[in-house]
Parts: sequence; C-alpha cells; structure tokens
Amino acid sequence: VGERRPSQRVIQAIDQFCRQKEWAMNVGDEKGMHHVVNPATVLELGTYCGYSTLITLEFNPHYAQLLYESTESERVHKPKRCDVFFQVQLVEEASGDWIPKMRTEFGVETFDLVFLDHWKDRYLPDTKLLEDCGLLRKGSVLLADNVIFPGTPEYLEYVRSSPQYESQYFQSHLEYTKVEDGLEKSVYLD
Ligand SMILES: O=C(NC/C=C/[C@H]1O[C@@H](n2cnc3c(NCCO)ncnc32)[C@H](O)[C@@H]1O)c1cc(-c2ccc(F)cc2)cc(O)c1O
Ligand SMILES: [Mg+2]
Repeated sequence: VGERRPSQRVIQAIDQFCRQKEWAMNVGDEKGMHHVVNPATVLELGTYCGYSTLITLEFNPHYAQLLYESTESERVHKPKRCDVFFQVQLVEEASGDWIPKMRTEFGVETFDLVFLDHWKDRYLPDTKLLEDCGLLRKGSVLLADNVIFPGTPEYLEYVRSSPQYESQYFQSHLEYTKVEDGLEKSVYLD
C-alpha cells in the first residue's frame, strides 16, 4: 500500500493522540468528510488545529499559527492578511467580516463546498451571509459538523425546512467517543 503523504501522517498522529492522550474537537477519523464530498473550491469555517484544511477561516492567532506549523507545504508568498500555501489559504479573520470579501480578495465566484465547524451559533448567520453574498450556486454543498452534539438546532431547522436545500444526515459519533453526532450535508438548489 502506498506510503502515507506527510499530511496523512499528521492526521494519523492527531487522531492517535486525541484517542489515547487528550480529546480535542477535530471532526475526527470516523465522521470524516472523504465519503461525503469531492469538491474543488472549499471554504472551511473554523480551522482549529488544521485537521481538515482547505481555504480556511480562523480568527484565533494561536490556532492559525498551528496550521502554519502543521502544513507541510512551503509558504508560497505572503499577501496582506493571509498566507498562501500550495493547498491552503488561511485567513486569520472572523467569518462574518471576511465572507463578504471572498470575491474581491480571493476571486472566488462560488464555493463547491463549505465545511461548517466553528462556533455552533454562527452556522445559521454565516449560511445566510453566504447566500446573501451570492457565494453559493446550484449544487453547492454545506457540510456541517456537530449537528447533534453539541448541536446546531436553529441551523438544522433552517436547512431541513428550506425549499432552497436538499438535506441529508450522516449519522456517526462525536470524535473519539461513543456519543451520537453526525454531519448534515445540505445541497443548495437555488
Ligand atoms: O465548539 C466546537 N467547535 C468550535 C470551533 C471553533 C474553532 O473555530 C474558530 N472560530 C470560531 N468562530 C469563528 C469565526 N466566526 C464566528 C465568530 O465571529 N470565524 C473564524 N474562526 C472562528 C475558533 O477559534 C476555533 O478554532 C466543537 C465542540 C465540540 C464539543 C464536544 C464535546 C463537548 F463536551 C463539548 C463540545 C465538538 C466539536 O466537533 C466542535 O467542533
Ligand atoms: Mg466539530
């Protein structure tokens, strides 16, 4: 079987540490995202330790620094306010401030996938902001972690009742535990 890429080795080490030494709020190896989506332009809300990185928004400088250290790519160049890596664009800002700037700052037309894993009470306002900024297109996928635990009731109610979304729940467990949790995959139909 092929040698694991450095980033896969980092992920494996994080999972082993969180299972054996100290729990942490990564989406984890069981819930994972690989079996649910296969996107091109991705926005992640809430980098935390950079377990699931792509274009990622993180407003805590401590966690942002962790990503710089854990991403095996070289730093390509340092435009203002963010670092660009071969695979990752990290923006050290709050989602509410920077979602409206995605088009002008990064030339993003629309996102194929948005992974929501930041403060749970921000899932719904940031989803409405993405809609209002025209950053979702027919077929864009919202993938939300923790819809059961800690839970995101207002968001879940919205995506499951709105005619603009086709929503599906992928049952799993809270990372590294036996507690029920899961991912909600919501396809934008507009
Ligand atoms: O709370 C959870 N995740 C939050 C992640 C936050 C990260 O994202 C960053 N962040 C937050 N809001 C924004 C923002 N915009 C919004 C603010 O402007 N813009 C940019 N970055 C943001 C933070 O700095 C952190 O790096 C969680 C909890 C449990 C849990 C399990 C077991 C328990 F018992 C309890 C809890 C399990 C999970 O999987 C979880 O994801
Ligand atoms: Mg989470």
